[in-house]
Amino acid sequence: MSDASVITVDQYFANREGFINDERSLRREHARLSALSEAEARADRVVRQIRATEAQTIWSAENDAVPHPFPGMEFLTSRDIIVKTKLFNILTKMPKGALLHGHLDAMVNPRTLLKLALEQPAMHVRTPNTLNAASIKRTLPEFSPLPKEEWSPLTCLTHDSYMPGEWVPIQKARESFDPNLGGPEGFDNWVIGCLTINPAEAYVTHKTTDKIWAKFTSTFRVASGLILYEPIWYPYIKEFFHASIDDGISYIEARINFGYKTMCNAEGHNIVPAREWVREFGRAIRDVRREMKEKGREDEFLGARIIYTTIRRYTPDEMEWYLEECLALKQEFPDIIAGFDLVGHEDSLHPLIYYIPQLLRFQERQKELGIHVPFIFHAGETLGDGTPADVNLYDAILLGTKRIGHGFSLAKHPKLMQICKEKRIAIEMCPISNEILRLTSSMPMHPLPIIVNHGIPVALCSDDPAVFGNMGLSFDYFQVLVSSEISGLTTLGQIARDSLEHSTLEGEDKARALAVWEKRWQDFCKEVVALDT
Ligand SMILES: O=c1[nH]cnc2c1ncn2[C@@H]1O[C@H](CO)[C@@H](O)[C@H]1O
Repeated sequence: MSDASVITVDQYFANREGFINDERSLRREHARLSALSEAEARADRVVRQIRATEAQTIWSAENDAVPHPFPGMEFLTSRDIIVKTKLFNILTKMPKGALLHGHLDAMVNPRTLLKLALEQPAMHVRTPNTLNAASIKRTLPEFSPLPKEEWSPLTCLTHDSYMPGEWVPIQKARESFDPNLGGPEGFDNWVIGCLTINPAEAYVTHKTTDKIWAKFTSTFRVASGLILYEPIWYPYIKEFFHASIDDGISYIEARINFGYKTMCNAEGHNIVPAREWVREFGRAIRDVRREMKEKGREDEFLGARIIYTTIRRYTPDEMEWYLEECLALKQEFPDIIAGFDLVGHEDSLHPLIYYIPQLLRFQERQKELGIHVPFIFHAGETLGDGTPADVNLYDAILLGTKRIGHGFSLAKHPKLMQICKEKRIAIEMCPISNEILRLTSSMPMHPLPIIVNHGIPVALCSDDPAVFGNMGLSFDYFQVLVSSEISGLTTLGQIARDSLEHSTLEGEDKARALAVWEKRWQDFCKEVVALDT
């Protein structure tokens, strides 16, 4: 045995504290811990206290509806419990900073989307087979606005006389929906079920990543027929902004899928090109900013941008077309186009390496044109270890990605972790999305604490909240807060600050966004402290 000098118990504890603190100092919020305002320090303690209490009173208690509750458990099973907690209620008021990873076609509450569609006389619906009690569970509606001359005289989707493939006006289809299938309410529930993932699907019938992705992609097919229609597009985007503002989000970088190339105009003709989609997005930004200003709340919404996306399914030649379109949009709307990304199931579609010549050419073209469109790539949204989806992380970084979407498998890569930390490549982590899409069974198994403990910047994101039910960012913040003993309100504050810090905002715009957020943050901490007195 070595001749280690004997130390006292006090010395041991001092060493121990230093040792733990030394490792914790890697975390992004560490520097602030010694400089917290009084309100921040107290709010952090209040939140820890409430979390500890609710861990006992709520998450360890017998619950008839949920047999074995625990903090950070499956979101779809525990959502009803979460919304009743004091902790969640607090988080709904937290200023969240930026939402940096959300797919526009899954950002609005599906009931609100359906309501918008029911107001449109041109909107029609059809099914590929007859609907009955046996078939309704596996039948997807297809929606489309039709030109007036093609409006259908049919009135019922569920009548014996209905021939699969025939269009029926949506409002009529709803009113006349078979009472045996629930009547109009049954119609709503059927459509909503096709736009969302329910707990039985996520946790029983579609429990693998491949099966749940099949269900997941079907929700986008259904939604696209409703959203890609000019009279819906604009109010849809406004609704997204307003709901985000209500949840404390003050700036947004939304991913829009331009794969479809055109949407339907008011007359029901599918001819509206991407530049009009972007123009309308810009109009929604301006209008919501004006509305907020009129209410004296202009600091609560600083704007939004678009990350141009298309699906990683196309041939390299087709991809070149989309890359060129992205550059043209950037030239026309320099303040709105924020970056470029490829979306879709990484495990089954093309990896980044498939498009290297096109992606490099894209960068060269930017030099020629004197513009900058950063890559903001999805990468590593997988359970794979060395699979093409996992290896996407290397290509994303080599191609100079500004942030990484998901980066679920990043924790397996020591070198890449180091690079993300040094180069401040923020990870847009989407914990609830990852859990529902079956990359993790619950929050305690999610890699987010690994990334946070290494001091890599994280932006917390909701990904596709209309499909998952995690509207806003409060749910994702909640799941992170209850599944760590290290993380507290101060950690969440750092994540919110980092979302603005790693956005594509620059210069004065970024400084203003951070300053406004900081003020709101201090006010919020005071509100939390007031709960305790
Ligand atoms: O988490 C995700 N990873 C990759 N692709 C996604 C994710 N969420 C949505 N999409 C994809 O984005 C398109 C809609 O804008 C859809 O095609 C959907 O598959």
